[in-house]
Amino acid sequence: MTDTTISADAELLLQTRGLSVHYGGVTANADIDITVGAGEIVGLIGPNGAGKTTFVDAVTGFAKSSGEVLVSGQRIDRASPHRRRRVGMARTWQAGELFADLTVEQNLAVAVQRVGLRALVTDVLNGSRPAAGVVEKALDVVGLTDVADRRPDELTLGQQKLVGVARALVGDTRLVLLDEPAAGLDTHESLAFGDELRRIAATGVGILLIDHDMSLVLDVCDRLYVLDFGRVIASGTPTEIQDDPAVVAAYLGSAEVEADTHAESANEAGTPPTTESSTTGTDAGDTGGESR
Ligand SMILES: Nc1ncnc2c1ncn2[C@@H]1O[C@H](COP(=O)(O)OP(=O)(O)OP(=O)(O)O)[C@@H](O)[C@H]1O
Repeated sequence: MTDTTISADAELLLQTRGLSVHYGGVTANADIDITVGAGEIVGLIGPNGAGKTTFVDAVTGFAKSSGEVLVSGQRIDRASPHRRRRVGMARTWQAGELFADLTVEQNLAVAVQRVGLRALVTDVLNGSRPAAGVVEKALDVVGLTDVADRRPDELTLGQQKLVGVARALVGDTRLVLLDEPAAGLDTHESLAFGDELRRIAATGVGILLIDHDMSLVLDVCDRLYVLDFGRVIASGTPTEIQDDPAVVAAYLGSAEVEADTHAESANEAGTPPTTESSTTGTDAGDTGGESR
């Protein structure tokens, strides 16, 4: 496996060491070591059920875990989800619906309140970061200032997805964990969404990106980790990942085994092997769920 580390000059925002999660007899995460640096987009991919959402749950305090979670060098693995939010880490949820009756701005304001009224009051009393500016700043980062007073149904799907990201960015978020933020976007929208993620990362925010859209993930990520059955089976740059036999095997799963079996029996019978297994690692994400 490639030794995947952030570039030497990037500030380390997230580090997990031996992170494990067990649900009864199921090992959903096993000894996961992952890093995300400031300004980086790091992908976390794997077939359905590989443990991606569990990892985000564990890092953000929504799943009981063992091992270490450090944000900006600070151990947070025993802290409540609320306290973890206060160290500048936020997440999105797979079903991240917006409030339909609220404007974009109001959707973000609700998220500010979730960060904690006490925190906001403290900030105001300290004369730092006025609460009113927090929403505007998040809207600006994702390029949605012009639609701040619109309701979600007046936005494109891509813009709605960005509101979900902006909600996670309100406050002093430096590290954001995005769980399938581009689900449902078509190729064109997904490309534009990827451009926005790059813009967000360029502000110094570290992004952990989970998505089944392989073209988005391979295009936008600096580095990737691949999970299978709760373990990291590969890590590296998008190019390295695509060429990794373990990754191709994990995604193709039984389909590849079946194809190999066909080839072997065809050879034994003295006939040429079939060419059914021509799927590449690049588009294997679409088939990941079916191989289980
Ligand atoms: N709350 C839970 N209780 C019991 N088992 C769980 C729970 N959450 C997840 N699991 C199991 O843990 C494993 C990892 O699931 P997880 O949802 O993290 O995978 P995933 O990679 O995010 O999948 P997907 O791509 O389908 O979202 C699966 O076997 C799943 O059934």
